Amino acid sequence: MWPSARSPSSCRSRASTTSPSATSSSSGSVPTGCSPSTSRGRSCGHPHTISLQWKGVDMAQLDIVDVGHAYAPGAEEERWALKPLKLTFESGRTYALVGPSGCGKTTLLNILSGLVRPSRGRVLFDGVDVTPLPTKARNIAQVFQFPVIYKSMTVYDNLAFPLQCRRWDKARVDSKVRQVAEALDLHDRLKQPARGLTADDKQLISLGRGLVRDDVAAVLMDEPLTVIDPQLKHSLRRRIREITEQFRPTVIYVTHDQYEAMSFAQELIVMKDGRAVQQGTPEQLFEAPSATYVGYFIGSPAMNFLTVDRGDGPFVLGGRPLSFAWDIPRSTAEVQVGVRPEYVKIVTDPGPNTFPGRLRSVSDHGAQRVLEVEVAGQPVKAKMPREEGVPVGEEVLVHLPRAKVLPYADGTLVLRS
Ligand SMILES: Nc1ncnc2c1ncn2[C@@H]1O[C@H](COP(=O)(O)OP(=O)(O)OP(=O)(O)O)[C@@H](O)[C@H]1O
Repeated sequence: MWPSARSPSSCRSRASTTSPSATSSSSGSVPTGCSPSTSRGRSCGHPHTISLQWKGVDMAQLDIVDVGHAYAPGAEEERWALKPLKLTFESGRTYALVGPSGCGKTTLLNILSGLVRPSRGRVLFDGVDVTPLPTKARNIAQVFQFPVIYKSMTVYDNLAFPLQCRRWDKARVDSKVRQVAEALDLHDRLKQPARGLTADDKQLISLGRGLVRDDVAAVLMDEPLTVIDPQLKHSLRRRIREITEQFRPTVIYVTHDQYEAMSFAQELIVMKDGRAVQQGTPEQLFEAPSATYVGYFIGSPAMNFLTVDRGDGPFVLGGRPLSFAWDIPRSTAEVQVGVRPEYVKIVTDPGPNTFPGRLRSVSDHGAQRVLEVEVAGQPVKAKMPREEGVPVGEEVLVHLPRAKVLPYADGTLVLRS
């Protein structure tokens, strides 16, 4: 049963009504793990024993070690939804799992939460192996795509409920609820019944309930802004960011939206076909994508990749030399240079790494313009401030700054020698 269907009569009944196992995997409830009352020996209604509790009481480091998953038993590894991988989520940091639909983001999140038992590998919370533990025993908070709240309760009671279940004293509950409500801009609606709120505000409450507890191992969020009005997404992203900076939970956030991920998380993990292609800060992913895939996925417009030739001397683009010396094996089938549109310059004077091009289109991006130029038969985009104006005529010179051009051998970044 959905928790919004009725008010829970007690913390215990809530625990049973919000069981994730009773719901579909990614559209559901707010399972928050067993309360501390369980570890004190009181029944929480769950089938596992006290020795099967993860007893951490603070944000934890989460490690996945050689974890892989196949939904179809016996499938060859290449077809697994998640190929075996190793990742560390440090305590108190915010991470975003990003990638296109079907790349394995939710599978990985569900393995961390315990909704999916991996076919292989171990999940560690602060070094403790929690792989066999069900969701309820992992002491995590989850926020899903759709808001899950107790409609008949006030906003205040919805936020307070996870804390009351953990037998926090009244003054401590009150202080934490007001702190979280303030951060989420819900403070003037605390007395309102949740029933009449908009979907956005309901999702704010879901987020607040995920963030209100500071005794969880981690907060896991699966596309929490899906139902939010596009106009409000920006401010909500900012608020989530502010609140995570304030309370410093370990957050793992799933999204297919690179902009959402870049503006929210301290680190991103870019996924493709069940693999983590690159993990890094937004800056690292922007400045040095480890693969052309990441360069295409992160950034707007995507990174430019130009195929270059090599003779006996330097690499050439359209017959003109590039002033780079890269140690790239001869066996490489395709060598490309990657450069962000933000770093491509339209210049008036010829010089090193400057190539003749033909202006194909100009598009407006608010305060910036994107010029598409054809260089040696390949498209190159240049993103520039509006005030720089547009070149007159079709013939232009395109400069690729040495420090910003990266070499890729068969799709993978080659580190400079
Ligand atoms: N319960 C399931 N049974 C069988 N296959 C599944 C199941 N859940 C996911 N898959 C498959 O596993 C792969 C990874 O799916 P997953 O939902 O983890 O990807 P995702 O990146 O989260 O995608 P989306 O953004 O669309 O949710 C996909 O090929 C998907 O079809």
